[in-house]
Amino acid sequence: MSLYCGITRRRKSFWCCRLLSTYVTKTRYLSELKEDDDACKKAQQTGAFYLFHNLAPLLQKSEHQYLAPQHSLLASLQKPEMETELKGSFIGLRKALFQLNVKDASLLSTAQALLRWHDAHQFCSRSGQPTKKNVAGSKRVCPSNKIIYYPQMTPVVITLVSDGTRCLLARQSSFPKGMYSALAGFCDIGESLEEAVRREVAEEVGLEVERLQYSASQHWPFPNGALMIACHATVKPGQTEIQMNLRELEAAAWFSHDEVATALRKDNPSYQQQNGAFPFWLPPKLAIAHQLIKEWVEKPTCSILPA
Ligand SMILES: NC(=O)c1ccc[n+]([C@@H]2O[C@H](COP(=O)([O-])OP(=O)(O)OC[C@H]3O[C@@H](n4cnc5c(N)ncnc54)[C@H](O)[C@@H]3O)[C@@H](O)[C@H]2O)c1
Ligand SMILES: [Mg+2]
Repeated sequence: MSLYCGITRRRKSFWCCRLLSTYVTKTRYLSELKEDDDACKKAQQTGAFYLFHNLAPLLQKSEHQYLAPQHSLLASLQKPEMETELKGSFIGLRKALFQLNVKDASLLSTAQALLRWHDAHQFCSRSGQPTKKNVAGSKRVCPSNKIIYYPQMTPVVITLVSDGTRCLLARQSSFPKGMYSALAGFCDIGESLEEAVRREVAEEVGLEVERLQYSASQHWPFPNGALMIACHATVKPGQTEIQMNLRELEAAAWFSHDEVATALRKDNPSYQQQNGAFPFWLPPKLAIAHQLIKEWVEKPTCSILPA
């Protein structure tokens, strides 16, 4: 779809005709749907929907993956009838996420985070009155005092610490057995990204970050929807002795380039105990921790920046 835009400059006004890119057109349409209830209702007539029950999406199992079928507006059915009719079942996202394609995983994570936010913001925290959702679900309004509530995300930093030749990986007791990851932690209110990285690394492993470099970010649906902000960091030379915080971590250690590269090549990690121990493995491809570790393996010096 093409659009024409009008541009007005001071004193001299003129019209320019420019074909907007598909991305810009789509973005503006979505933005309009957030604000215009009538336009949104109209779009719903022809829209495609994912179905959820108690925050679990309706999925179909196919070999080693899950498919997330989309549906047009449906008549209201009970859960068992819905599952029979649509040849699928409502499955927890935690179980299915890594067996979905990237597009479905991303859309389902966003949808679930939004549904969870609406569920937790049914009432105005000022007046105690029920809040009302707009048609798009992009905000809730308190009818008595007009306060608008927008969906929120929690920022979390995730940092792959390196000493130049090795990288530091850790595990919490809640992780699947044998899995190690980069250090992660919730940002405190008022903190910058850099401050949060420095504090988390100091808190969890007792080390001081010297330099850090932003890598990428990702929406992460667990436990309640977070914005994961991923960084590489180096510690001060000669200061590599780990002082682990036992309240947060079960284990933390330096790993060589070879050890990490070998673990990264294992597509299907073994969760089975071997000789009384669980083999070392890394987070799955979809997790930003995996991308950070892969970046480091491909370019171990990526976190070493000029001073
Ligand atoms: N996508 C990935 O690759 C990846 C990898 C590792 C961790 N993670 C995610 O990072 C998140 C944070 O990691 P962590 O658990 O080590 O954090 P953390 O080190 O900050 O420790 C968690 C503790 O911090 C406190 N806390 C402070 N602010 C909080 C908030 N807003 N919400 C919840 N708890 C808060 C609580 O006491 C909680 O027990 C986890 O939820 C995990 O799912 C994602
Ligand atoms: Mg942590």
